[in-house]
Amino acid sequence: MPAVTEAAPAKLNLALHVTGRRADGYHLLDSLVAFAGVGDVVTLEPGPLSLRIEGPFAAGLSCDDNLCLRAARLAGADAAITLTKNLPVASGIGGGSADAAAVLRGLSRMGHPLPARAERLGADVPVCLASNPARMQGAGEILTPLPPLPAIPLVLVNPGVAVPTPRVFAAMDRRDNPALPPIPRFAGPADLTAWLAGTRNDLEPAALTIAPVIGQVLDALRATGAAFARMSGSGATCFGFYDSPDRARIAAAALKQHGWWAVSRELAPLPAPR
Ligand SMILES: C[C@](O)(CO)[C@H](O)COP(=O)(O)OP(=O)(O)OC[C@H]1O[C@@H](n2ccc(N)nc2=O)[C@H](O)[C@@H]1O
Ligand SMILES: Nc1ncnc2c1ncn2[C@@H]1O[C@H](COP(=O)(O)OP(=O)(O)OP(=O)(O)O)[C@@H](O)[C@H]1O
Repeated sequence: MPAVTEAAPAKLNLALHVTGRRADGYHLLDSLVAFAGVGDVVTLEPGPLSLRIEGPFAAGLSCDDNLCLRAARLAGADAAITLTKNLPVASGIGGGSADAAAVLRGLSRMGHPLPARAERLGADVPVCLASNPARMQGAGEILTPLPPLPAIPLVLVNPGVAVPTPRVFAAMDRRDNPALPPIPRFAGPADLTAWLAGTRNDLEPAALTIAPVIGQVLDALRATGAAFARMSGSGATCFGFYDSPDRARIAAAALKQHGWWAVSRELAPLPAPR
């Protein structure tokens, strides 16, 4: 059987409202989730279970207890896995969840059924399995697929500070915030931006107390002409929308001058490459 390659695109919480807390401590979310045309890549080959990690962010990760191996174990399958780690680790764009979901998709192409309760690997794994725009509720397991979003030029920026998700949830002041307003069908970028202006990322204030540099990243995105800027997930990665791909490219180059990771891409790209 030939090797199977799966893209693991970065997840973006365009809006993320925290609406309550379950008895087990997990938070209730209401989030508009989208995916960007940048991500990790997972390759699976037949063989005993193993993991090799390469790519620009490989050094930040251990092969022990990696989500790729946990995903294969949950599926009860063996494979020689290679992970190309292009996304910063612990950065709010779902890297580990996207990798786990990519392993599960790859294994299913190799004949191993998707396991039940993939959310046990991480709250973001269910939404990353489809890697399509969705409204995400519950603790992450209730998904409503959405039509494609407008293809907006965007920049992702990460200042190189790992922000552990549990610390951000623990630092929140208010956990009973209002749900998202109804999600309309967005005719174009201006519609989506206007709708987002009436929403929030409820984790942003808490993440700012842990990593104040996030405030500098948001200011810098706006200073480079972003029409809209927000943090994704529990941070520290932030995204900005731009009027044209050229403006996004120029902004990404300027943001890299701070020593930050920055890429210009499009929201809602064509289906993830294989
Ligand atoms: C913040 C988000 O990225 C938004 O998409 C996700 O909710 C987090 O997804 P994730 O990193 O896959 O999360 P997990 O690995 O399942 O959980 C990490 C930690 O985040 C907290 N957590 C996560 C999800 C959730 N709905 N409520 C929580 O309180 C818990 O402390 C948990 O121990
Ligand atoms: N393949 C993986 N990629 C990234 N992190 C992994 C992986 N496997 C295990 N981890 C661990 O999971 C932790 C969370 O990493 P991840 O990059 O998924 O966070 P995140 O981007 O904040 O995700 P989210 O947006 O889902 O909260 C890291 O601290 C890391 O040690």
